[in-house]
Amino acid sequence: MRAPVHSGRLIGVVGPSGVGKDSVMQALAARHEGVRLVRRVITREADSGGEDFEAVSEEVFAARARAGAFVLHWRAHGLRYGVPMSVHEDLAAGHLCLVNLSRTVLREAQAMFPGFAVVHLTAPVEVLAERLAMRGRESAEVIAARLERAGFALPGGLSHVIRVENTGTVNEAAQAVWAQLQPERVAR
Ligand SMILES: Nc1ncnc2c1ncn2[C@@H]1O[C@H](COP(=O)(O)OP(=O)(O)O)[C@@H](O)[C@H]1O
Ligand SMILES: O=P(O)(O)OC[C@H]1O[C@H](OP(=O)(O)OP(=O)(O)O)[C@H](O)[C@@H]1O
Repeated sequence: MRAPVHSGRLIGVVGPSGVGKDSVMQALAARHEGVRLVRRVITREADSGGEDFEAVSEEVFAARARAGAFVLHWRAHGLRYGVPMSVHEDLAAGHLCLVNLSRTVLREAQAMFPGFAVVHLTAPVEVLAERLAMRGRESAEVIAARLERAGFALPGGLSHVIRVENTGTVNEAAQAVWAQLQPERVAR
């Protein structure tokens, strides 16, 4: 399917669990007008805390996926995640849309969204373990399983990758991301 024409830009934020994807995305949206956070649809309990997402059952998710309600969807950590079609409206309105993605869907996203860029956040695994324990959303067993995925590399063939280490403050990481996005935005 041909993607609609947009004046905005989609940015996929990736990196291991606990690296600070949601925190950095929130900092960027709070500081910069025109930045929108994509609200994902997830088969996770509604009161899990963390990001703002739409909680749905497995059945509802499967029905929506069949009906073509998602631009991208994937499975990870025993959950299903979907990016709703409404992202096209925000892009058409000219917004810079940030979405927390799986590393497994980046090539698909790049093929679908002109100007797509990847923000890859990194941190040493000891830092990830500490942050996940502090976040307190997952059990020790689930945290261990998430840390197993921490070493996964990005796929090849991505045109724009901005890599930032999130080991200082959240605001420092957000600033580093923004600084690297600016020249690319101007150049487009
Ligand atoms: N730069 C940072 N310094 C200290 N704590 C951080 C930093 N970035 C994120 N955190 C904390 O680490 C935990 C995981 O962050 P989160 O944004 O949920 O990561 P992700 O979405 O990548 O799993 C949260 O408790 C968050 O407050
Ligand atoms: O394939 P990967 O690149 O390893 O990513 C797997 C999943 O991890 C993240 O989920 P989620 O936001 O639920 O978890 P997190 O906040 O702990 O990273 C990310 O959004 C993907 O859905």
